[in-house]
Amino acid sequence: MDEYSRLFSQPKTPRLRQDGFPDSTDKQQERTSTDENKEDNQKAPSIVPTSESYTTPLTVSIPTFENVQTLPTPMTYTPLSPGNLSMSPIDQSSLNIPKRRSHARLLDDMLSIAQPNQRVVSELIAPANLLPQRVVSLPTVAEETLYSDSADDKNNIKEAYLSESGDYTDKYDDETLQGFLLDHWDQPLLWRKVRPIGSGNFSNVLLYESMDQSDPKMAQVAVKRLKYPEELSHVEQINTSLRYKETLSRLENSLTRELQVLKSLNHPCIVKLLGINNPIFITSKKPLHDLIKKNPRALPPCDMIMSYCSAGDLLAAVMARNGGLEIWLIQRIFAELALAVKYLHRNNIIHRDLKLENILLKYTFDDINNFKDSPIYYKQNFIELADFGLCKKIESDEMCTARCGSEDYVSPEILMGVPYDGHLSDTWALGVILYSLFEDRLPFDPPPNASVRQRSRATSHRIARFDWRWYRLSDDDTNTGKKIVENTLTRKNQRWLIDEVYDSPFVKDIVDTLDFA
Ligand SMILES: Nc1ncnc2c1ncn2[C@@H]1O[C@H](COP(=O)(O)OP(=O)(O)OP(=O)(O)O)[C@@H](O)[C@H]1O
Repeated sequence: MDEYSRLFSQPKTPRLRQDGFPDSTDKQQERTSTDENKEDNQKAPSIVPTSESYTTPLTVSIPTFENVQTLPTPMTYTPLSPGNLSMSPIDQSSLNIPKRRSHARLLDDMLSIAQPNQRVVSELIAPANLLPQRVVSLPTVAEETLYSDSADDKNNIKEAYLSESGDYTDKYDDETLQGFLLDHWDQPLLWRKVRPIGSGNFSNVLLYESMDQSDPKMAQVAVKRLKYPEELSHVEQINTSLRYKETLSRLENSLTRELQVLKSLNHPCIVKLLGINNPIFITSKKPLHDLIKKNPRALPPCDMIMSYCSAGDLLAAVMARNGGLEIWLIQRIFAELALAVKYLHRNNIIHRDLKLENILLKYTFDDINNFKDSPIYYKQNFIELADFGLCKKIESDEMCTARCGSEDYVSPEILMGVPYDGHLSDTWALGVILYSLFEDRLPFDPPPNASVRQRSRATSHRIARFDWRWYRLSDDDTNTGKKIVENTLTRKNQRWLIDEVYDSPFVKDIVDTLDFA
C-alpha cells in the first residue's frame, strides 16, 4: 500500500454531538459551580512539591476526585461510523475531547519514524503501538458562529460562478484543484496535488503546487480538506432525519467559524487562509445548506487553501529527533507562540486547541540552527499556529461553555464542567506545551517509574489535582521558562494571562530581538 492509500485508509473519526453546559438554574450546574468556588477558596499549595511531602492539592477540598464515577472524565471512544453513534457509551453531555497523538501515529506510519527497536526516551515519544484510542469532540452548536456580513464578498462573486455554484466539482478532479484567492472570486487558479502531509480528526491535509502563477507565496500550499461525516454522504436516504439536520448544522457552524476567524487574521506566526475551492464556503452564512439545496445528492469538497509549513508540526519534529531540544530553540519557538496567542487574545479570539500538533514549523531544526548567525534569524518567523476548528470570537469578559480541547492540554476548569475563561484555558495549554518541550513528556502523563496504581489513573485525575512536577529540570534550575510553567499550570485565579507570559524574561528577551514582532 502506498503512503497516500495508507493515510486515507486510517479510520475516519466522526464528529460527535456535543451539548453545551446545563442551564444555570440546573442543579448540576449549581453543584459544580459550588465545587469550583470551593476550589478557588483553597489556599494555594506549593506548585512544585517535593516527593516526600507531596499531597495532591485537591484531595482535601474535593475528595470525590478519588472517585472515578464522579469526575466528568473524558470518555474513550472507539471510532464508529456516525450512524452508530447512538451505540457509543458516551453520555451526550459528557466531555469529549480529541485523544492525544492520533496524528503523530499517522505521521509515524507515513514517514516510518517508528522503527521496531526505536528507543523510547519519554512519555511524549511513545511508540505508535502504545497509543491509546482516540476521543473526539465538536464545539457545541450553542455557540454562535462569527460571520462577517461583508456585502463586498457577495458582490464580488461573478454571476458566472454564482450560476455554477453548488457544482464546482466539475472543475475539480483528484489531481487538480481549482481555487480562488480570498476576495478574488473572479480569477480561478489551478494547483496540482503533490502528496498528503497530515491528517486530523476533522480533515486531511495535502500539499499542492501552483500550475499557473509565479507568486512564491502561492507556489506551494497546504490544502485542508474537510472530512464529511458518513451520514452526510447519503443525503437522499436520510435528509429529513433529525440526526442528519443536527450533524449538518453542527458541521456548518464549526466550518464557518473557522473560516471567518481565519479570514480575519493577519499575523506572521499564524497560518494564513489564502483561498478556497468554492467561494460559497466563505460568502454564505449557511454554505452547506445552500450547497445541498442546489445539489441534494452530495456535498462538494471543502478545500481550504492555506500557507504551507514545510517542516511539519512540532510534535512530529520533536519525536523525529527523540526530544532533547536545546533551551535557546525552545525559547525561540515559545516566544513566537506567545506572540501569536497575544495577537489572538488582543483580538478577542481564543484558540482552545493549543497543542504541539498545531504548531507548524516553516523550517527544520537544522535550518533554524544554521540561520543563527544570519540576519534571517531575526527577520523570519519559524512557526505558524494552525487549526482554528475550535476557536471562538468572544466578548472580552465572556465565559465559555463548550467543553472542548485535547485531552492532555485541557484545563481543570473545563474538566470540572463549569463555565470557563477561554484566555486562561489557552494559557494553561501554553504551560503544557512549554513543560513538554522542557521535559520531553506531557505533564499529566503517569510519572516516570509510576506504580501500576498510578498508571491506571486517568490523565484527567492528575489534571484536576494539578498533579505535575519537574523531572529533567531540577528544582533549583534557573531557567526562566520554568516560571511560566509554574504560573500557568496552576489554579485559574492565580494563573497568568498571556500578557504576563509575554512580559516574562523568557519570552520578552527573545521578542525584543525579532524584527517581525
Ligand atoms: N499549513 C500546513 N502546513 C503543513 N502541514 C499542515 C498544515 N496544516 C495542517 N498540517 C498538518 O496536518 C495536521 C492536521 O491539521 P489540522 O490540525 O489543521 O487538522 P484537524 O482535522 O483540524 O486536526 P484536529 O484533529 O487536531 O482537530 C497537522 O497536525 C499538521 O501536521
